[in-house]
Amino acid sequence: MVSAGIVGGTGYTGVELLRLLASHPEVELKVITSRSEDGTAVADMFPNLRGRVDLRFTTPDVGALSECDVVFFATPHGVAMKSAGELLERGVKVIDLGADFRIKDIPLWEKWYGMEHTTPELVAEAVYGLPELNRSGIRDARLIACAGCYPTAVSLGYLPLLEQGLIDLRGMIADCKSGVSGAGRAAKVATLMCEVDSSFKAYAAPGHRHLPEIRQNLSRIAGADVPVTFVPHLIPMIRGIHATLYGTVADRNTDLQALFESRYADEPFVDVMPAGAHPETRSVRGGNMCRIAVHRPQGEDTVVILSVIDNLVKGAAGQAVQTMNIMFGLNETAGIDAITVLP
Ligand SMILES: NC(=O)C1=CN([C@@H]2O[C@H](COP(=O)(O)OP(=O)(O)OC[C@H]3O[C@@H](n4cnc5c(N)ncnc54)[C@H](OP(=O)(O)O)[C@@H]3O)[C@@H](O)[C@H]2O)C=CC1
Ligand SMILES: CC(=O)N[C@@H](CCC(=O)OP(=O)(O)O)C(=O)O
Repeated sequence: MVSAGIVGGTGYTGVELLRLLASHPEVELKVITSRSEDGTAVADMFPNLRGRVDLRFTTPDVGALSECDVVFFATPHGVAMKSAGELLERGVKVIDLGADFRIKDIPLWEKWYGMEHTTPELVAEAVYGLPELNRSGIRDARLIACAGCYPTAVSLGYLPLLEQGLIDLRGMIADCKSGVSGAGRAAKVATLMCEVDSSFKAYAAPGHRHLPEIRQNLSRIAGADVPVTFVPHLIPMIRGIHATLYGTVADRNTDLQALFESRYADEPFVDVMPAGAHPETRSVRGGNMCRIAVHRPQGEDTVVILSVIDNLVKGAAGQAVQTMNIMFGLNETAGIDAITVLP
């Protein structure tokens, strides 16, 4: 059994980790932290875990966390970088769901995240946690920087075209929509029901923190700089990301459907839908699947890729469990292969 700790067990990604790990056949939950709920029984706060998780929240303590084989940080950026080093020294593997170790260019990270990075040496060591891009690196890693939610949907959508050099690197546009849980559980006026319901808006159009991460991923796959445009939108639903990705294909004769199907044939968590399909966010709700459809409207040279994920699962907790499974040599789908709820 792999013993696991979670720092930030009361947030939306933390409780999603709890849900997945509580029924994982190879994991024993050992420590779950919350500073605000210290001493509260987990099952009292989250009744869906009654009878499944018999632990209380405790304040984060490196000593207690170092008794675990792996520690997940489901915390705001700036938290994991403070204690990851000490845990690694004590032989604990670390999986950060936040952004502390994702961007290799430290000044760029500091610019977008508005703080000084205290452990740049760990950024150099960290392996980016997107298995479809990086499975062999994850296998040998001690420290994982889980991919962000939007970057997951966008990178998986563009990946087959970039790998084959089939898309013009100029003019790529990622038009993305996210459910409100993407903003986390902390109270904010902008995410109140009265502010969000029956409305729809773009945000951060001039630049969002996921832009440098998306650009880093796409450039790595392409082997050249990819100056993508990324515009996120907030949509009145709780979970889900829908990415509509545009680009220009160089060769109109390539069978894009066959390309996507063959690239993802062996990937357990990417489902290429039949030609002409329109994946819905509800088809991935609560699950670790990314569903993709590829279109070339009217047979012209514009390609439109539709990519949907659950931001809290494939975009966060499920992806973190998938990387843990790979790191510990477990079945990659263990604990994250349940069929989702519809409707
Ligand atoms: N929501 C999403 O869709 C996604 C989120 N992420 C990333 O995952 C991380 C967590 O997100 P989310 O679950 O939404 O966040 P929430 O705001 O919902 O939860 C944050 C959690 O972290 C704890 N926490 C906050 N500050 C500290 C601290 N200084 N030390 C220790 N614990 C702390 C909080 O508990 P307490 O204050 O009681 O200690 C709480 O449990 C973030 O980095 C986010 O960017 C990644 C992908 C998707
Ligand atoms: C709707 C909403 O607010 N979404 C968040 C998504 C970021 C996120 O969830 O964090 P990661 O960087 O760790 O993936 C945002 O736009 O900031």
